[in-house]
Amino acid sequence: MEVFDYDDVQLIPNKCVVQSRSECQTTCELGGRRFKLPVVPANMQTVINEDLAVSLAQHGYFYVMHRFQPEKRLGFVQHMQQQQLFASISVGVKPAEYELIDQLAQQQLIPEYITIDIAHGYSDAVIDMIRHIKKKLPQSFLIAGNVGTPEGVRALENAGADATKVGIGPGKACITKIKTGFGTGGWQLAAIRYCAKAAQKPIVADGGIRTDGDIAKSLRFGATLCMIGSLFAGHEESPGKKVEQDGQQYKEYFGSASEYQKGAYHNVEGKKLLVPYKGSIYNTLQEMQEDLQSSISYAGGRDLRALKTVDYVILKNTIYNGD
Ligand SMILES: NC(=O)C1=CN([C@@H]2O[C@H](COP(=O)(O)OP(=O)(O)OC[C@H]3O[C@@H](n4cnc5c(N)ncnc54)[C@H](OP(=O)(O)O)[C@@H]3O)[C@@H](O)[C@H]2O)C=CC1
Ligand SMILES: Nc1nc2c(ncn2[C@@H]2O[C@H](COP(=O)(O)O)[C@@H](O)[C@H]2O)c(=O)[nH]1
Repeated sequence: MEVFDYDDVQLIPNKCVVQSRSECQTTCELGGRRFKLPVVPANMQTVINEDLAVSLAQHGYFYVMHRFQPEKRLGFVQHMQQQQLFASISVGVKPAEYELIDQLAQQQLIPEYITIDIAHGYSDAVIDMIRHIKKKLPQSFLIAGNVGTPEGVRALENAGADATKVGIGPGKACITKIKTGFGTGGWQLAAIRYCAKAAQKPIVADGGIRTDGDIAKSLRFGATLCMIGSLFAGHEESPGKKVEQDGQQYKEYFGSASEYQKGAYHNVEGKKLLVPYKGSIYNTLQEMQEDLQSSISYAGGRDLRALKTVDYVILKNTIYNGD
């Protein structure tokens, strides 16, 4: 298998078929809904909260609410659906999560999207939870992860997942690679390609996106959607704490497996960092849209499909295998 990451690859332009980049469509379909962009802010406590979830849904963007205030999820689904907005929640795999699914089913509160959010998703724990959700809430569109191999993708799809999330350790707040020696950190783009070849259903590329061009590259190598943390954590609407250092403004961004999230230093695989403050998230989303429209025009098309087949070169290889 060829290993490479986002920085190692450049896409090759085709003849342009539009008069203006504004003609290029960046919308993507997932679970029967169409969204403005193939990106979603990560389901992390410093990236998304209820207010931002409402606002993103109202503005036509996909969102996934985090699972770190577990007791609020039932009310959250109710709140979203009362406003005629889609509900998209995260769950884990512990016994209390089974109770939540049972309660939602009993009350006929059916989230339009559920994401199983676990570090090591190629596991019986996730397969059992997929089966439980599909039995109790069959109408919910179910994203399951995270995995990093084709075998993982197939196992979760075969259990009933409607999409799988790929990425073990490429995140900016991640220290999994250092702490465990495992993961797709450093070769996330190749892992997307490797997993997408095996997938029958959509793939979510999770972690490692550092520039808007990386979104186009993810789609080229088989992703339907990109989950992004650090690039979305620095906004006015982001829930992380705003801090000032040496006259510059920042926002706190911490890993979901960090001691800041867990409240204790056990099984820590995440860290805290500061990301530059960037104003409104909607300016960033607008810039992402414009950049992706440009990507589509370079691909020689009018919509995201054009990106899926463009040629590419591997410029260099940043993976030295320990040399
Ligand atoms: N994408 C990524 O690379 C990573 C993401 N994360 C994020 O951190 C958060 C916490 O994740 P997670 O710890 O899975 O969630 P939980 O703390 O909810 O743990 C879920 C269950 O899986 C078990 N578990 C966790 N890691 C492993 C493992 N490596 N092997 C076997 N069992 C395991 C836990 O038990 P026990 O704790 O007792 O082992 C627990 O029973 C999530 O939001 C996740 O997305 C974390 C690390 C990597
Ligand atoms: N290994 C860890 N990964 C984590 C942790 N918290 C979140 N994440 C993953 O990172 C992405 C976001 O990545 P980014 O590069 O866009 O910042 C997120 O969606 C999770 O999959 C963690 O504590 N450890």
